[in-house]
Amino acid sequence: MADVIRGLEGVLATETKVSSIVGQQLTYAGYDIDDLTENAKFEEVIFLLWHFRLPNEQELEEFKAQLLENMELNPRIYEHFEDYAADHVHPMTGLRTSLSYLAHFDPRAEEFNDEAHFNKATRIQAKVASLVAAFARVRQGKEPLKPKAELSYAANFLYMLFGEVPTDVQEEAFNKALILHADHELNASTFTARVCVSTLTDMYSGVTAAAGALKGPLHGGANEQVMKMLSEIGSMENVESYIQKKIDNKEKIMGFGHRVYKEGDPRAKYLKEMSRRITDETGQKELYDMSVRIAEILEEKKGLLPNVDFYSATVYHSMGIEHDLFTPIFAVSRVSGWLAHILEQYENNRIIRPRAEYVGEVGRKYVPVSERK
Ligand SMILES: CC(=O)SCCNC(=O)CCNC(=O)[C@H](O)C(C)(C)COP(=O)(O)OP(=O)(O)OC[C@H]1O[C@@H](n2cnc3c(N)ncnc32)[C@H](O)[C@@H]1OP(=O)(O)O
Ligand SMILES: O=C([O-])CC(=O)C(=O)O
Repeated sequence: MADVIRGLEGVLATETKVSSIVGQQLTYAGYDIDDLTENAKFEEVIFLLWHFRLPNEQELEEFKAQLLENMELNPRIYEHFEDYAADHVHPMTGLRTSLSYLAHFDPRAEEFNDEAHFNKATRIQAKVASLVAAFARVRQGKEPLKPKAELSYAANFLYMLFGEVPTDVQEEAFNKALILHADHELNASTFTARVCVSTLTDMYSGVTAAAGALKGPLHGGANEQVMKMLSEIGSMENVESYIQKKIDNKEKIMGFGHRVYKEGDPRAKYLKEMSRRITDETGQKELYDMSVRIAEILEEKKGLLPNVDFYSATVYHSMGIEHDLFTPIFAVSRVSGWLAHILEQYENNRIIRPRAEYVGEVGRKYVPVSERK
């Protein structure tokens, strides 16, 4: 058998038209991420990822209306959230479970054809924002809110979370964050989604599995850990010693490094600038200064650069978002990419089933339990 490639580094496991990484350039269906981040609305990007083209005006209006009309949740989901809150369930665990639970209320969950897939994808994308916002409100003892017809997806999420319509500046920043997190070729959670649905299981199973993978601190869970690290450091004067200790102990520093980008993550510059602006506006500039100092030390001492999770942490923190909601918010965006890859996998499926090299014991004989030492 061929050599084992640890972590499947560099292995081409599928073809895709959804997104591509070439050097430091990330594109969604051929559009540079810079172009989309500067100009697009998240709804257009979702459409692009699912159809490999941008919508025309009418298609966009129709798609926005479909998202809006599917945002409402079955009230039984809120009852579940009360249980999760009472049990202090992490919101990412709650999201993983509730993505699965959504299928219980979808009478067309098992339908299997192209049209059904796109409609189901729309329902999932619509509801994921409501799930995260409602969970956050229920655990604060507040009523979940219904979306407002006149608001965009980004603005509706912030409205359903905070109970206030965001300012244009807040909406714009959050729209950019959603676009930047939407897809990333064959990252671990997307690969998980593709492996899962390659058995021709349903779409809810695919996004549930993917959410489980995103939750880990080596992937989407890193953004919450970045904020934990900044809180532990506390102030600028502790940065140097804290980071040096981590380096000496060979501990991972969250928000740094990347499997594919060795020269830097092209998304980080937007989040860095957003972090600079928003920490300044909210009187939390020290958090940004500490982040920049951490990045300088890690580049100098380890050649490590920030990934998408590093500056997003201070952006979300400064927007007043609770830290354990950072990864669920990543999921609100990334579900669009998972769904794009699931649609693509269904379109041209072959079960994903690689091999493993066996390195355990061989030739053993069964010994009755009474004779075992
Ligand atoms: C949205 C996202 O998923 S972005 C990634 C989010 N994850 C994180 O921020 C967690 C921290 N980062 C990491 O754990 C890693 O960099 C990963 C998981 C992102 C990539 O892992 P890999 O591709 O296996 O790392 P890679 O092979 O490039 O590592 C090379 C060396 O740098 C070290 N390294 C990589 N990242 C870090 C880090 N954040 N802190 C300290 N050392 C690191 C590795 O330990 C390894 O050292 P070694 O050669 O002495 O063993
Ligand atoms: O591609 C990866 O391995 C991780 C990543 O940056 C992402 O999922 O956005």
